[in-house]
Amino acid sequence: MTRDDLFNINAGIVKGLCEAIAKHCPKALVNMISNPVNSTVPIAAEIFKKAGTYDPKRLFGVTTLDVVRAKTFYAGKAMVPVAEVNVPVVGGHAGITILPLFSQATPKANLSDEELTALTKRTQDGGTEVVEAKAGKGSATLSMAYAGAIFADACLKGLNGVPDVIECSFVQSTVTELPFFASKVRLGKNGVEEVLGLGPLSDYEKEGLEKLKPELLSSIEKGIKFATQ
Ligand SMILES: NC(=O)C1=CN([C@@H]2O[C@H](COP(=O)(O)OP(=O)(O)OC[C@H]3O[C@@H](n4cnc5c(N)ncnc54)[C@H](O)[C@@H]3O)[C@@H](O)[C@H]2O)C=CC1
Ligand SMILES: O=C([O-])CC(=O)C(=O)O
Repeated sequence: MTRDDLFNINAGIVKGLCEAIAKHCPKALVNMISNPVNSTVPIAAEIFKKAGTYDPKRLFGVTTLDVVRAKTFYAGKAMVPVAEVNVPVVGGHAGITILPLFSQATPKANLSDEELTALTKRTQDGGTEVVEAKAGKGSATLSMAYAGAIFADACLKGLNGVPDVIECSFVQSTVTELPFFASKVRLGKNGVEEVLGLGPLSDYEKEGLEKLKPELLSSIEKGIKFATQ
């Protein structure tokens, strides 16, 4: 089962939950974990728009697990402590739409193009690997909980005025021509303080960025269509 196969079940669940959020806690920061995130975030935006409560600063697709995976796999290859690693992951949260920017990874490591390609693929397929291994018994439950906790904690730090809280997230965006996109986001008292740009990309990452756009756009449009029809 892919994240997209989950659309038929989860789109309706997300719609119902978002209608309830709009009614009962319209000012909440919404951290959307339910898949396919590339579609469920646009669904949520449309439901909130219908209810007159949409605030793009308060709606987040949780892509932290992609960052956790990118950091873990990079640390293993670069032989550096994972706690010291930083890797931005941009795009979306499914397959090739997940684009880890290993060219910006710190600490720097001298990895070959083949190694970087393998790390990218491993990060993109990490979720599917777990779903297939669990064979119908769910997904990456514990690592998702870990990633969700990191992101929720970052949102709370932002709300509490801690400066320079930055996490990657799938949000309404003008970083590319797509209406939603994951990139680094500065979190603050109102949710999104600033959506940060992509920074310099390697040729491989530039290629990955162009390749992911049609798939990501189609998932976004599928969500919007579901919520507006
Ligand atoms: N954004 C991310 O990084 C990740 C997202 N996910 C997504 O998180 C979601 C949950 O994954 P798992 O915990 O592995 O699935 P699961 O199948 O183990 O748990 C789903 C839970 O939702 C409950 N549920 C079903 N219908 C409901 C409804 N109408 N209202 C409220 N609750 C309902 C079920 O009873 C069950 O306890 C999935 O959409 C999965 O694809 C999973 C891993 C990572
Ligand atoms: O692939 C899935 O359905 C679960 C998921 O999002 C992940 O583990 O990243």
